Amino acid sequence: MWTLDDSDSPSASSSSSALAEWGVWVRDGAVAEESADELRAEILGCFEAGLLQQSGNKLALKDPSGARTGAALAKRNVFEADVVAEGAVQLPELLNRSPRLRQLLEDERLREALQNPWLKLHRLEQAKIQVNVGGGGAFPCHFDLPNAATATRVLTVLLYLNPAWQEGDGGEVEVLPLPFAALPLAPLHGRLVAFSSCTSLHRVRPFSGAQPRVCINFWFEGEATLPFPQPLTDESYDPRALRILRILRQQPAELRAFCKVWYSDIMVQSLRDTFDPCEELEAAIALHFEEMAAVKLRIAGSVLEIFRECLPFSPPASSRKDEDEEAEEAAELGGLFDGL
Ligand SMILES: O=C(O)CCC(=O)C(=O)O
Ligand SMILES: [Fe+2]
Repeated sequence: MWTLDDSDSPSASSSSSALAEWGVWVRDGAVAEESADELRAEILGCFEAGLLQQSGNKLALKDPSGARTGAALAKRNVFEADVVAEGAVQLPELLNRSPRLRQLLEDERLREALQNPWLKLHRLEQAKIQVNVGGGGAFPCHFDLPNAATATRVLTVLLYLNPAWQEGDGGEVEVLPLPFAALPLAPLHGRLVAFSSCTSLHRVRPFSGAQPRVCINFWFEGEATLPFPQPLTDESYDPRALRILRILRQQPAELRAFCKVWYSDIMVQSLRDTFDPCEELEAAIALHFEEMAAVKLRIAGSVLEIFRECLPFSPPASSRKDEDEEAEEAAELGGLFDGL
């Protein structure tokens, strides 16, 4: 199992420095174990009562005439319910039987704890509960872009509720934090993972555990006064690669386009992992390659050569936490929802 340790993962830093450098932050034990157990039991109760729907994705593709269209494909074995949408609590029937979940959604401490001088979180825009019953249930690589172009979603937060998760079960959320190596994070009980909604490409690896994989997604609206992750300043990195990265990190739409090229193989693999074989899937993969080729034409060949030479970067020195910082942060954020 990939383990987080103090020297080479975003868990080794405060949320603001990890989000600035990696665009990702991990905190274990974000809810007391008892609360995590209760939340899991409530969510599984809702699932058994038939209150969650099969999850799907609308994939962009071209029809045989070449016109752009979309197809809704089901994600095998993954079930969801939106419990907050457009800032308002939904599904009274579901929440009436889930008092812990309701409390968690109404608790403002998560939003407050994740803010920092350059990241203001205005409100919880959307929240979703998710149950993955195994058998290879997965999510393809994606960004958590909001549906409405005017929405100001900035931060995704995931809370995992899986006491029985073991190495070999799969179901890791894999974040691709350019220019660092892929970061597969096990969905451990009480683990919280936060990342930039618009610039962190991620997927869920196929899950085959015996016990369902449970998670809660929170999406926050807000304002990042500096686009994040922010340009890296560590002078030990190759200056040519740093310069390219600075440009990409300052222009989220360009960063997303670049990811189509840089992560093309894993993007295609993740589509095949998630959806059953069908014509629409092949058409979506064909469109991916077409779009990827168009982006590639815009990228100077030297950019890809420099990245191939220098990436992945080893983790920044500043992500290594000293003991004082660690203690202070634990006091601030450990057991974020202990009061439940
Ligand atoms: O289940 C997870 O770990 C993440 C799910 C996800 O990426 C999403 O719902 O957008
Ligand atoms: Fe996502």
